[in-house]
Amino acid sequence: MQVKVINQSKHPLPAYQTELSAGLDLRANLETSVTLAPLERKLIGTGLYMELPAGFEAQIRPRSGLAYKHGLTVLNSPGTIDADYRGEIKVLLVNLSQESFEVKDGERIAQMVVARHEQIQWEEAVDLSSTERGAGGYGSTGKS
Ligand SMILES: O=c1ccn([C@H]2C[C@H](O)[C@@H](COP(=O)(O)OP(=O)(O)OP(=O)(O)O)O2)c(=O)[nH]1
Ligand SMILES: [Mg+2]
Repeated sequence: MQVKVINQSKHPLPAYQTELSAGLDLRANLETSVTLAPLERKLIGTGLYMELPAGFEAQIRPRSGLAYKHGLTVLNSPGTIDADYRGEIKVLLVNLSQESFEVKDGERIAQMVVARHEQIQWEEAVDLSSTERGAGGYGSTGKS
């Protein structure tokens, strides 16, 4: 599927790193490095603007390597990019480690997965069909 994009960053367009990757790695587009102190959050620009087709969204997700090695994650994970959004794609990073982390220009800080989604119409009702699960949740299964 082709997706219109404007690349105002200094970096190449995000790419799939392997043949069947689901996510495109997003690079920080910075004038100077940004430091995230422990528990600090910052919105990091990518310099990318895109036009997704109707019925698609993009999800901004953490990279597991950064999360594991440095406690760096996407605070609003998965971030949602709406198909009608025309602003810059940004990544809301948070540092959950006890050490400061320096985000450098061009660093791959998150990944973006494009996915189909539905928009629904509500059908208001007074009751719902009964199921074995019913209202059970939060660890309800497997108890005798
Ligand atoms: O990680 C993110 C999340 C969102 N956005 C952009 C695209 C999205 O379409 C828009 C709005 O996002 P969201 O709906 O999550 O934010 P909101 O707090 O509900 O703001 P709004 O009232 O503008 O919808 O912000 C990003 O660039 N990165
Ligand atoms: Mg919103």
